[in-house]
Formats: sequence, structure tokens, C-alpha cells
Amino acid sequence: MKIFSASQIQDADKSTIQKQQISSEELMERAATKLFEWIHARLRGTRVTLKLFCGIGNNGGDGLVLARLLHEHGYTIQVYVVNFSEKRSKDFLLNLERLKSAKLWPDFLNNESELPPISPDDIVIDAIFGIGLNRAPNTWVGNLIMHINNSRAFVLSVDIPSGLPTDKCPWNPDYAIRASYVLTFQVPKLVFFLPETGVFVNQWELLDIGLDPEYLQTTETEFELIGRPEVLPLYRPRLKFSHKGNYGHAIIVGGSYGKIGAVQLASDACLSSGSGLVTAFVPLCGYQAIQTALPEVMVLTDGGEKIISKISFPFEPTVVGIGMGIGVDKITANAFGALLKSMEKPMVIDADGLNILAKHPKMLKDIPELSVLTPHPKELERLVGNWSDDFEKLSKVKAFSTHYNVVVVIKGAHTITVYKDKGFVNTTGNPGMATAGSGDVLTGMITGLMAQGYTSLHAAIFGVYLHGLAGDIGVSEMGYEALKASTIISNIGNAFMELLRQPEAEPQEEN
Ligand SMILES: NC(=O)C1=CN([C@@H]2O[C@H](COP(=O)(O)OP(=O)(O)OC[C@H]3O[C@@H](n4cnc5c(N)ncnc54)[C@H](O)[C@@H]3O)[C@@H](O)[C@H]2O)[C@@H](O)CC1
Ligand SMILES: [K+]
Repeated sequence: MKIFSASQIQDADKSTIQKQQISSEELMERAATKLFEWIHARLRGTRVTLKLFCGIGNNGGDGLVLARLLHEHGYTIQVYVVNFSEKRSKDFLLNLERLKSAKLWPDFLNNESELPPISPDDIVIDAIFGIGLNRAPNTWVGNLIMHINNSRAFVLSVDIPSGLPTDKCPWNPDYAIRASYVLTFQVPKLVFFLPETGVFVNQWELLDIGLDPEYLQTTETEFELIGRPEVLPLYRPRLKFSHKGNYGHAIIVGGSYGKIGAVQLASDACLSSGSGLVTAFVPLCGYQAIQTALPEVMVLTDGGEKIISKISFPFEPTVVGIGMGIGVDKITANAFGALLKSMEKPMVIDADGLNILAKHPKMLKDIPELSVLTPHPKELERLVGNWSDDFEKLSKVKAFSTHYNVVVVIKGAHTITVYKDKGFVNTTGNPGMATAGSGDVLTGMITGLMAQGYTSLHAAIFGVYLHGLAGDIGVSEMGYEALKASTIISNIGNAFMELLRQPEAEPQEEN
């Protein structure tokens, strides 16, 4: 699903109004009716006070229409107009008149008003600012937002939490609503998924307001949300008359004394993701451990006892995944640098492989094109330098990816795979996966997919999704705390099956 920018959504609104020959006021009525239906289906007339805070733009206009509909259906409501500017929108004004005709008189709040009482049992509807926010809310509006945040009431935000801009970080994080739930119109917003801005959105849901499908389909976006519908077409079915030679031979290079487990996890994950053959390349001290733990995996050893000192293979691997537990010793760094120079096929580089690159930036130019780099935030910072906020981070990664022609997987709660100017935001995974070895498993999975013929970008997007799904299945059986990296591996098969599961047929209605 595409993630549109604020200005693209405004264009979609315009295009809808033009093509469907409806007025902006009708579109507002449509949007607010969707909000009302969602709320009404859940509350079913429950006796609860809904406090609607409405700005003076179209987000506020949505709030006013919602107020009218709630009132018509007998709900107890209190409407506050947050009068932050004299520039009231046309549709806001129209709906203010309609509200007054229904004998509903909002309280007008300004910089001199007292903060209205909000009880933890109230439901707050937040319609102060929408995607039109273009500067910091001023102090009294900020204080009102803090008051709502401190009320412990359930806060339902219309379109986007007020005070959170659509395409950047808030000017002042205290002046942004922390929404319990966001009902967002038509398309998800990028800020829902970034570490600094996602915290304002506990849960979100899309409301389809029928924006022009042609505009939505034909407009290119910088980001895409990756769910099952996006991942399924990437799947490469296995053929009946195929053999293990068709699915590649991956080599996983890594490990040092005390960190052989990382290679074990990556090799296991690589094999479990479907690589035809997997060889682990480790220092001598890792030989027995891997041979014992993973009978299906072959093992090559380096001459060094405790660390890798020279990397060479007696055959040409389909793909190499490298870096987990390898350490940053100078000898290992030299071996790693020499390997980069000799490799032409795309590789997967993780963990200390990335740290070596950060310490020896001259090596960056030797990374084979279309390789996949899988940094966690600290490794990324060492690689691209620090950033002032999540948006600067994204632009730095895009520039890095374009310069070196590599795929960068920014690991996090919503892992974002970046290739050149485009980002793919993952939707699977959970906090239980913040555990030792989880990243080694991901590297193994991406390597395993590339071994089978997935392109680098597809392997990264598919691997990240599948890794998260395996973690979600794992958590459903054992909870967050007990989930281990090996649990993710043991659920890779279940994740494939879940992905490929036929949706259950809709029950036939009897006439
Ligand atoms: N355009 C359309 O046809 C539709 C728009 N909809 C709603 O309209 C919203 C966008 O409405 P608007 O563009 O009117 O903007 P908002 O309602 O988000 O903001 C109101 C106006 O306040 C001004 N402003 C921005 N930041 C400010 C600040 N910090 N302090 C004071 N004033 C500030 C801006 O001029 C902005 O236009 C969407 O989020 C959505 O809720 C929906 O009704 C669906 C249809
Ligand atoms: K809002």
C-alpha cells in the first residue's frame, strides 16, 4: 500500500472533487459519516460523554460534522472549538452554522480560556489539526494538547494526532496528541511508522472515503507499506522437477571465539528459508559446535583458531552472508576487505561486517553492487553519520543507497528497506523480537532467499516480512519475553504457510 505525502493527499482530495463532481463539503460529510459509523458500531449508544475538540480548518470541520451526527443519534457530547486562528475554512464555517441550527452551541476556547475538565471516563475526539498543520501549535493550544494527554481519557484522533505533522517530526513533542486510536482517511501516513513519531499513534485504522482511485493508483510515492498483498506476489514457488542445485549454495561467514552461535543461527535460518545448500565459514574453534548442532550445514574453517584471518572458498557460492559475530580485529578486517574486492555477486552484510566498513570507509567502494546491508540503529549511525531526526536519517540512507547502489535494511519496530529513493515499510514483527540473535536470523533468511534467486531488493523486503511474521507466530505461542532467536527460526516454515494460506471462503448467505 502506498504511503502518500500531505501534498499528495491534498491533490487526491482535489482530484476526487473534480472527477466525482462532488463539493468539498460533501467529501467532508462523507469522511465524517465514516467516522461516525465506526464509533457508533462500537459504542452502540453507550452512555459516555464524548468531548470533541475541533480546530478551525477542515479537520475541525470533520469534527463538527461528527458532532452533529452523534447528537442526532442521542449521544452525550460537548463540543469545543479550538479557536487558534481567524482563518476559518469555508466548510468549517458551513458546518458550524449547521451545528447551531441543530441547537448545539460549542464552547469557544482561546488563549484566555480555562482548560476544560476532562475525566478519564470521557472519550476525547481530537479534531484540532489534521494534515494541514504547517508550524508548531502556539503555547495555549500546546497546553490544551498536554491537558488532553494528561487526562487519561481515551483519545480518538481524526486523520492524524493533532500537533503531529505528516511529513516531519513535531517541533515540540509535548505539543502533539498521544492518540489511543487514529482513524485516518484513505491512506496511512509515514509518521505512524517511524520511531520518533510512531509513539504518538497507539493504534490506527484506515477509513475508506472513496478518494479518486485513478490518482491513488497512478501516483508514485516515496514510501510503501508492506503487508501480505505486497509480499505474496514476490514469492517464488518451488518447482516439482527441481533439485537442491536449483536453490543455490549460500555461505555464511562469521563467528569468533565465544560468538559461534551467531553463525549457527544465521546458517540455520538460511537453510530454513529454502537455500539448497548452506556452508558455514568459521574460525577453527567453531567447527565442532556447528557440525554438532546443524547436521544439514557444511562447515569450512579458516586457518585461525579464534578469529577469521583469511577468507577463501573452494567453490563459487551463489551468495555470501557475512559479519555476524566476526569481530573487528585488524586481521579479520583485512580478510573481509580482500573478500569484498574479490566478490562480484551481491552479498548480505551484517553486524561486525558493517562495523568494519564504518571503521574502514575506503572499503565501501568495494561492496558489490546490489548487496544488502542490515544495520541496527547504532551500526547505521556508524555507517552514515548521526542524524537530527528520523527524516534526516531516511534521507541520509537514501543518499547512501544511491551512492553505493546497495539495499539498506534499517532495522527497527517497523523495519524500512531502502533502495535508492524508495522506502518499504514493514508491518510484521513485535517487541519480543528485540532479543539476542534476532538480527543474525534475519541475515540468514535474506541470504537464503537470495540463494534461491530472489533479487536483492525482493529478498530484503520478503525476508524482513517473513522474519517478522515468524516472530509474530512465535509470540502467539509463548509471549514476548520467552521468544528467542531460535524460536523465530522454528517458525519460518509456519510463516511461509501463513503467507500462502488461501483466504477462507466467505460463508454463502442463504436466500
Ligand atoms: N480536503 C478535503 O477535501 C478533505 C479534508 N479532510 C480533512 O481536512 C484536513 C486538512 O484540513 P486543512 O487543510 O484545512 O488543515 P487543518 O485542519 O489540518 O489545519 C487548519 C489550518 O490551520 C493552519 N495552521 C497550520 N498549522 C497551524 C498552527 N500551528 N497554528 C495555527 N494555524 C495553523 C493552516 O492554514 C491549516 O490549513 C484533513 O486532515 C482531514 O481531516 C476531510 O474532510 C476529507 C476531505
Ligand atoms: K486530528
